[in-house]
Amino acid sequence: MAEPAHLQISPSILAADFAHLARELQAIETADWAHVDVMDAHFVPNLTLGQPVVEALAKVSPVPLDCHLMIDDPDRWAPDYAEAGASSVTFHVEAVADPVGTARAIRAAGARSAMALKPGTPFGPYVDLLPELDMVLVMTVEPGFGGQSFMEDQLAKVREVRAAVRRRGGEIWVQVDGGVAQDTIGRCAEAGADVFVAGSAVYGAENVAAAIADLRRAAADPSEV
Ligand SMILES: O=C(CO)[C@H](O)[C@H](O)COP(=O)(O)O
Ligand SMILES: [Fe+2]
Repeated sequence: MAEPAHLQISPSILAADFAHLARELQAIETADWAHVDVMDAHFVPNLTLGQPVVEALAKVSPVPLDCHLMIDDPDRWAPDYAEAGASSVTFHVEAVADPVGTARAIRAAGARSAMALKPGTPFGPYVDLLPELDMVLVMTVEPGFGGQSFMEDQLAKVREVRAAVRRRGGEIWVQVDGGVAQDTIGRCAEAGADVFVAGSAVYGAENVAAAIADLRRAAADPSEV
């Protein structure tokens, strides 16, 4: 079984109450990150929020912001999200023109750089980008909406990314996003993921703090659930 160095929970505020985001961020103070889904109605058929909102959230969030950019032309916009206060900025490889330049610009702006892969995008062609990255996001649903079913077939890609990271050395996190919940998180951890995005499984729970603790437990010891 894969043994990632640390297991981190990044609740997605896509499933939070958008009318009370400051309060919703306080509710996840025991998490490691707050996952912020930025959608532009072009790269994905949904529209959420942009830099001004990220800047406002960064000022009140008790945990660092993990910005997942589902937008066209991340080359132009990604560094601005780091400057707005995001501690991690993820661009989609399907949308980026210059992944090396964009990853370097994110780092230069003070954030961790990450690359996301849609379910239909193979990892193989991008393995040489690893030295430019702090994290690889393997999408376990089609990006665009929360509340979708976990795509089991993406676990093979998680294993492939984890194996490549091991081979090359260096500390690069492997994130999964989409349908991650109590019944799926263990298999993600076993495959080698170490950062877990969960929207509905956290904000849909009656007790948000308990949901985060349960996810942490299930990720650390899949045999318990
Ligand atoms: O990037 C996303 C969708 O594109 C969201 O982060 C993701 O779907 C989280 O929601 P859930 O845990 O409810 O599936
Ligand atoms: Fe996301």
